[in-house]
Amino acid sequence: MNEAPYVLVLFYSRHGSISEMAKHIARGVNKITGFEAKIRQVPDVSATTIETTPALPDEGAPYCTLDELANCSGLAIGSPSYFGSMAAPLKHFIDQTTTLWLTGQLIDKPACGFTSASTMHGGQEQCLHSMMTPLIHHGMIWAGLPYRNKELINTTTGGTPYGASHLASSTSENILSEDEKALCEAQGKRIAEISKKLQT
Ligand SMILES: Cc1cc2nc3c(=O)[nH]c(=O)nc-3n(C[C@H](O)[C@H](O)[C@H](O)COP(=O)(O)O)c2cc1C
Repeated sequence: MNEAPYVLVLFYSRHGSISEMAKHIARGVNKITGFEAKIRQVPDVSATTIETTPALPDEGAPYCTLDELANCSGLAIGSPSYFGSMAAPLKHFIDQTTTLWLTGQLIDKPACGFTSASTMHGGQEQCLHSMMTPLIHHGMIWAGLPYRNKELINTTTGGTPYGASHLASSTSENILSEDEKALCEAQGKRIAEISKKLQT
């Protein structure tokens, strides 16, 4: 039986804010009839050596397989901003996708990004760009957030035209602002809508 078309919501999150954003993005994806969100995370990496991880994480979404990436109709990819770039575990996962690149399995599929950082100008936009770069090498089509989403103009927290973002703080306990939630949902909805249009 063929699986229903899905948008892969793929992320790394150490303290939970990206994981929280992923849920709102998935909510947006699931609003588009005939499409569903598949939420997956990537495992952490060891600082000193190659370490094997259990097949299932202790908590949260299952770990993503390369097949799940290859078979998606669209991709939403999320990482905390670490020094203005994506976090190493996500980059490590992407660096294992050479077979998909060689066989062109992601060509012409839409992709978008989401990120979180703990300071207002702490590298959110750079981090989104860092995720966009390898996906463009894969032939994917980057879909940001258009300014018809009024929250982009009014937000005093996160939100960029390059992709959804969250302004985290040490006391926020991963609580997204209403603008951030709306933009995550809009991002998920848009990537599913574009995936659907590209399938017909
Ligand atoms: C190694 C490391 C580097 C970070 N670099 C930045 C940074 O450059 N700018 C910033 O604003 N926050 C930075 N942060 C904070 C995280 O981006 C922020 O706490 C984010 O919300 C974490 O996401 P998570 O809760 O999904 O793990 C850094 C955190 C770590 C652990």
